[in-house]
Amino acid sequence: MSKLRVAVVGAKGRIGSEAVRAVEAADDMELVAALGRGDRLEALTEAGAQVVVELTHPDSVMDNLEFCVRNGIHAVVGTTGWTEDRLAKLTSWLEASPETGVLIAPNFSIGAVLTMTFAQKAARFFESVEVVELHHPNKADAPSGTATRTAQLIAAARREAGCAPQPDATTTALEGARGADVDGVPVHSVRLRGLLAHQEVLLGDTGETLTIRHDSLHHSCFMPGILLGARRVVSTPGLTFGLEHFLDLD
Ligand SMILES: NC(=O)C1=CN([C@@H]2O[C@H](COP(=O)(O)OP(=O)(O)OC[C@H]3O[C@@H](n4cnc5c(N)ncnc54)[C@H](OP(=O)(O)O)[C@@H]3O)[C@@H](O)[C@H]2O)C=CC1
Ligand SMILES: O=C(O)C1=N[C@H](C(=O)O)C[C@H](O)C1
Repeated sequence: MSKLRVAVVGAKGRIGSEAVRAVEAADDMELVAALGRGDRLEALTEAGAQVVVELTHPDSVMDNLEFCVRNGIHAVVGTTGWTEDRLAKLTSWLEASPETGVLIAPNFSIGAVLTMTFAQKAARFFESVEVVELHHPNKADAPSGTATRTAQLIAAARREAGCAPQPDATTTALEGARGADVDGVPVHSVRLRGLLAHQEVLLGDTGETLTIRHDSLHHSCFMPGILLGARRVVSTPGLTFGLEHFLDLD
């Protein structure tokens, strides 16, 4: 059987360099290009890439994806910074290239995907819920893509269950003291040398709290998700948001 022709864009970065090694080590894949900043995107078509693994920066991801989709190259995207506007733009490119698939995964690690799933399940049973994400200080953005997605999923679950807005009688003397408001869920971002990527979902009700915590201790935790995404995206046209759609979590 022929090998899947995979390219990595952002190949010199923290996660990109690990992805290069993972693709090279996968028996069913061939690494056909590894691009860094300043490299020509045309190298992707010249190399005959079937799938691009995009791990760059929120400022770069849209141009890279526009090139991929317009050239019928599937993409597995870990880069953060997704807004409704950006998703709408990407969807319009995909409509013009109906056989192309793009997976955007706020987080490729199984533990983080499960954290989001568990939080979504628990959300309606507790009056209060807050998200704390903790990352290394070189991270591009805040809040993290994972925390944003987690808060959105929690908020959607609470809306669906008819939960009242959570109580908060605090008067904040200093802007930011209560974190960022993501769909009514407070999200707090910690940046600390020594950390990699961590998240806690704190849920509370009368007389009890539940904490769901996940720790990414090495970038290797993202690799099985990236490889799975590359294998599956080639037969999944259109936009898939979240690795959970490629996992059997039931
Ligand atoms: N979904 C997930 O599971 C994960 C997602 N991420 C996300 O992935 C992204 C990258 O993270 P991380 O590896 O830590 O960041 P790094 O800064 O370590 O790596 C990003 C790399 O991309 C390069 N780059 C930037 N723009 C381009 C471009 N246009 N073409 C090619 N290369 C480019 C950068 O070059 P230069 O250094 O010159 O700027 C850098 O080498 C972030 O958005 C992060 O949040 C990270 C981990 C897991
Ligand atoms: O920048 C990182 O490191 C990470 N980014 C992603 C995010 O913003 O959620 C995934 C993970 O948290 C690591």
